[in-house]
Amino acid sequence: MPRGALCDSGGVPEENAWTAPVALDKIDATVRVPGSKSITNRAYVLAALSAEPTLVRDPLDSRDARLMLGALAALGAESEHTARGVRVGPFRLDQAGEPAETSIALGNAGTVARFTPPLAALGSRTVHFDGDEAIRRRPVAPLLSALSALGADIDDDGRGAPPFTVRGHGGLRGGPVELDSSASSQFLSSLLLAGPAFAEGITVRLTGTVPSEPHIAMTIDMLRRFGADPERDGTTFHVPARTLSLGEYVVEPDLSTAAPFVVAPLLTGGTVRISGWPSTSTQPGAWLRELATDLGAEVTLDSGGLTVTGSGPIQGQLLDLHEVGELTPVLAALLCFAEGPSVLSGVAHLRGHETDRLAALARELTALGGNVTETEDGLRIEPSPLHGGLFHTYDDHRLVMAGAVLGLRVAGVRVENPATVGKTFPGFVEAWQSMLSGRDR
Ligand SMILES: O=C(O)C1=C[C@@H](OP(=O)(O)O)[C@@H](O)[C@H](O)C1
Ligand SMILES: C=C(OP(=O)(O)O)C(=O)O
Repeated sequence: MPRGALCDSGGVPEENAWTAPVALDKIDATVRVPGSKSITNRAYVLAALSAEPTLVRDPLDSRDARLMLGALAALGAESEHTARGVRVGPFRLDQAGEPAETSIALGNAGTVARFTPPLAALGSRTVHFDGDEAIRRRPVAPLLSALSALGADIDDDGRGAPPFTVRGHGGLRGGPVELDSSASSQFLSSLLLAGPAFAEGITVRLTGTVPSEPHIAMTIDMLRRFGADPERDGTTFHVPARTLSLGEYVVEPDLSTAAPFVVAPLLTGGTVRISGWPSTSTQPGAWLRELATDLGAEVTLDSGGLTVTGSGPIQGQLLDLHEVGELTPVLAALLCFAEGPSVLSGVAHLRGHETDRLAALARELTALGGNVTETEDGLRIEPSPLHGGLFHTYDDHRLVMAGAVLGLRVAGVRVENPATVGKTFPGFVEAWQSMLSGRDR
C-alpha cells in the first residue's frame, strides 16, 4: 500500500491537550465500555434492509454510530431512540415524493463510507457521499468498481476515495463479481451485508488477501442472525437473495475500545475487570484475552466479565496483526515498555485508516523518546526510555487511547485533541480517569 498522509487535527489548539494521568499505584477498577462500533453499524444496516423494524439494544452512541443513523435516514430508513434501544428501519424502497437528491455525511467513518453505497444503489435517488478531509484519503475504489460491475451507476473524481455519487435506479441486479479487498475488509463486508437485497443475491470472488478476518466472520454471523444464508468456500462468498427479519439485536461491548483498559494492569500492576465481556465473540478484540495471558497477566473470564491482573515486566513480541489491525495503536504503546524488541507486522493497510497509523505511531512514539521505526507492513519497537511531551493524535480515536496508555508510566504525556476519541467512545477520558482513581463505572 502506498504511504498514506498524516491528517492534522483541524487546528485544535494545544491548550486543549489532555495530560494523561500517571498510575501512582496498582489499579483496581471495574470498567464498562460502550457497544461495539462494528456490530452497531452492521446491525443498523441489516435493520434498514429488514422487512420489519429492528430494536437494536445496547448500541454504541458515538460519532460513527450517529453518522450511520444519519446516512440511513437520508436513504429512507428512519430510526428512533427509545428507552430500550434504537429502533431502526425498514428502508423504504419506494421513494416517490422524496427529493430526487440527497447527501450522506461520512465524517471519518469507514463503516459508513463502505457499507452505505450499496444501499444508495438499491434506492431511487441520487446520493452524494462526502465527509472529513481524512476520509477523502481513504480507499473505496475496489468497492465502487465492484458495485459498478453489479449494475450500479456511480460517478467519482477518479481518485478512488470520497467524494462520489451513486445514482439509484430502484434496485441492483447483483450476481457474480471479483473484488480486491486487500486495502480494507470493509469492501467485502459491504457487498455481503447488502447481498440479500440484490435481485440475484451476490457471489464475491476475492482476488487478494483480506485483512481483519474477524470482521468478515462478524458480517457472516450477523447476516445469519437476520435470516440470510451466507456461504463461504475459501475465497468465494455467496449470499442468496432473502427477505431479512429479526426483531431485536443485542450489541456486545466493544472489545477494541476495551484494549487500553485490558493492557493497563500489565503496565501498572493490579486488576481491571471489564464487565459484560462475551464468552464468545467474532470481534478482533476477543484475542486480547489470549495476548494478555501470553504477556504474563492472570486472566479469567466469568459471568461478571474479563478480569486481568498484571504482574512483572513484559517481554518484546513478534505479532502479526493482519487480522486485528485496529488494535495496533494501543499495542504499539504497550510494547514501548517491553524489556526486549518487538515487531508488529501484517498491517500495511493501516496507512489508509483514520490517518497513516504506521507513520503517526513511529513519529509520535519517537518524539517521546521511543525507538520506533516503520517497516513496509508494520513497526519495529526497541526498548528506550520515554519522556513527556505533546502526543499528536491526527484526529484518530485510537491514538488518543495509545497516548493514555503511555501516560500510565510517563509523566507529562499531553494528548492532543482528546475529543476526537468520540468517534467510538465519547466518555473515554472520564472512564480512564475513573479507572485510575479506583472509582468504578
Ligand atoms: O468492518 C468493520 O467494522 C471494521 C473493519 C476493519 O477495517 P479494515 O479491514 O479496513 O482494517 C477495522 O479496522 C475497522 O475498525 C472496523
Ligand atoms: C479503522 C477504524 O475505523 P473505521 O471504521 O473508520 O474504518 C478503527 O476504528 O480503528
